[in-house]
Amino acid sequence: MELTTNEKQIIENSIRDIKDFPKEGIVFKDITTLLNNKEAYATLMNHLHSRYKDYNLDYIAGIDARGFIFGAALAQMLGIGFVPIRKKGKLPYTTIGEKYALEYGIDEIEVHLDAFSGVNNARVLLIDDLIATGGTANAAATLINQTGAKCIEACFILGLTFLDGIKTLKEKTDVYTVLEVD
Ligand SMILES: O=P(O)(O)OC[C@H]1O[C@H](OP(=O)(O)OP(=O)(O)O)[C@H](O)[C@@H]1O
Ligand SMILES: Nc1ncnc2[nH]cnc12
Repeated sequence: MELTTNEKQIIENSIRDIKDFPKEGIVFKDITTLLNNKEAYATLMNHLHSRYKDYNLDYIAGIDARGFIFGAALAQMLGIGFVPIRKKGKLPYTTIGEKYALEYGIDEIEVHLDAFSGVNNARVLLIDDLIATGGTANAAATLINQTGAKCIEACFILGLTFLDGIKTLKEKTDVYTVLEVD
C-alpha cells in the first residue's frame, strides 16, 4: 500500500523541473518524463491501483488535460468508468460548469450532467497530475457533488505545499498526494 523509499525515488526522479515555464519564476513540473519511463509509470500506476482497489469506487473523474492520462489508466485497472472534466466548450452534451480563479483572470471547467448517472450516489475519485492553488480541483469537486455523485477523495501525483491548495481542498474532500514539493 505505502510506497517504499525506492519506489518513491523512482517516481520522483522521473519528473523533470523546467525553470521559468510558462513564465519567469515558475518551476514547471514536467510529467512527460514520468510517462515515457516505463518503470516509473508502472510503479506509480501499481501504487495507485493498490491504494484504491478497496475504496468501492464507481468512477474516476480526471481533470483536463493531464488528469486524463492517469485517471483513464487507473479506471481501466480498477475496472470502473472514467469521466472527463473538461475546459469550457469542449463537451458536446448538456453540461454544468464551475468558474475558478487563475493567476490572471478566470477559467471554467465543465462536466456532463449525466456523467455519473449509471450509479445512484456514485462514489467518485478525482484525479489530476498536480495541485497548486487548488482552484481547478476545488471547482472539479464542486461539479462532481452538484451532479448528485460524491467526491470521495482527490488524488494528485504532486502537491505544491508552499501554496494553500491542499489545505483549502481538504475542507471539501479527502486529499492524497503521492509526492509533496515544498
Ligand atoms: O491548483 P491549480 O492552481 O488550479 O493548478 C493546477 C492545474 O494546473 C495544471 O493544468 P493547466 O490549467 O495548466 O492545464 P493543462 O493540463 O491543460 O496544461 C495542472 O494540470 C492542474 O490541472
Ligand atoms: N508548477 C507547475 N508545474 C506544472 N503544472 C502546474 N500547474 C500549476 N502550477 C504548475
